[in-house]
Amino acid sequence: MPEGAPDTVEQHLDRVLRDLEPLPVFPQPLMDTLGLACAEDITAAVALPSFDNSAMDGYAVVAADVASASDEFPVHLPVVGEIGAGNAQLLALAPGTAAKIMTGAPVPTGADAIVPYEWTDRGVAQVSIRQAPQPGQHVRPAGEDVAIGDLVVERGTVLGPRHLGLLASIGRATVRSRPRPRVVILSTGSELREPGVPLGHDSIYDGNSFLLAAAARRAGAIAYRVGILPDQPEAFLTALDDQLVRADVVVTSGGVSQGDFDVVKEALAPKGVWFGPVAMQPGKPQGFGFVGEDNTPIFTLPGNPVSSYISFQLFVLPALRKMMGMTPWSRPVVPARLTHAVTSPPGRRQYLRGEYVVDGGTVTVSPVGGPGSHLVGDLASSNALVVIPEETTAIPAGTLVDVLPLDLDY
Ligand SMILES: Nc1nc2c(c(=O)[nH]1)N[C@H]1C(S)=C(S)[C@@H](COP(=O)(O)OP(=O)(O)OC[C@H]3O[C@@H](n4cnc5c(N)ncnc54)[C@H](O)[C@@H]3O)O[C@H]1N2
Ligand code: MOO
Repeated sequence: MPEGAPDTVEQHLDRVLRDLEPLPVFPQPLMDTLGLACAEDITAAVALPSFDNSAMDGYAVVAADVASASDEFPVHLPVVGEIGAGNAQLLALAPGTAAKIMTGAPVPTGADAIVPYEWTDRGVAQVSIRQAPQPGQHVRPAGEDVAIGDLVVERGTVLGPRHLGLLASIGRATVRSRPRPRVVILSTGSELREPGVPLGHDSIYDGNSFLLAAAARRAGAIAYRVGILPDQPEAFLTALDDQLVRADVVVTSGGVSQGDFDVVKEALAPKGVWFGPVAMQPGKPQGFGFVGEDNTPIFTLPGNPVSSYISFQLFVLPALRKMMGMTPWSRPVVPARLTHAVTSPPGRRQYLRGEYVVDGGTVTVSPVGGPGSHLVGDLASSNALVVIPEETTAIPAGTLVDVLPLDLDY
């Protein structure tokens, strides 16, 4: 069947994103939210510190009682008790007395300074103090860091280790966020073998399912890499059906172009999945639709490894980010100066592999390898894609071009 006019990258991205909804928000255990977008404004229910506490191991005192202390004329005070962190029975201190106190322990009412052990004889019944603290010295006041009601994490923040530390510190065990999408990855191709087994004369290793599963995981999703499927539509549909129960998204590789064994297209076109060309290279043959009872989105990516990876970056990644409530959905394009001239065939937006270098104020990109969509060695040596517009056929060295850096966190 003749193919229609190709869609633009933007048209296909719109097809993918328009009916995809963010996953529903629910409270998740704190550690599970690392790297997820917080879906609520979080205010502190607990102040930090939550009570006045000691910054030093030493003695809680009334500063005025020891103001005259010096090496020559130490001040002696009776020690009336000991206050440990998590073991504080002494709640108030009378003037003219001292209490041993440990770092983090609550400062008793009446005391207003801490004398570190180093300024004393570490006495047990009575202490000799050789140096005077200022009023308030070595006391960490309640609310100094965070007050009750402070907005500590804003909705939309992508949670990192420091946010999790703070949220735990204010007593949050869960955070409302969108879950990681579960992405099932299916590789099709009778030529494929699992790494680790011997190859035949006409077989190759299945690199794509690892490439795609790793990219999905890097995007914050949960990736299920399903074994290799042969070029048989029935077997493909059975495997797909088995997997749908654990999929928020399905990604397939291979079997979508014009071949005699294009299994994915053959199996899914009758089910209403869209297949067609997109004016890009690599990645021309694309497919997208919804399958199964739950209308699970399915991306059918081309089998050439570079095509698969670039298709993931351009279409699957924004979809996963939308589902996770993360913005921006698509990787931002940045300008960089091209170090070598490049050429490109007209009619398709070309994504060349490149090495992107930021050196002080200078940002350059050098082409890595050729345009072939089978060049996985070059793909692994690159860290960016150089975007060459559809109608541009040659770009001289030194031109500012659009670049998609690949190793950013988004
Ligand atoms: N007559 C035409 N032939 C082709 C066209 C076309 O328009 N007319 N388009 C070409 C383009 S562009 C691409 S891209 C590929 C896409 O083909 P498929 O998606 O059907 O992929 P396959 O044929 O299954 O495989 C293509 C290539 O990639 C290798 N491959 C597949 N799966 C994996 C994997 N999991 N790991 C590593 N390598 C994989 C496969 O062995 C093939 O070499 O079609 C062109 N043909
Ligand atoms: O579009 Mo294919 O992905 O050019 O090799």
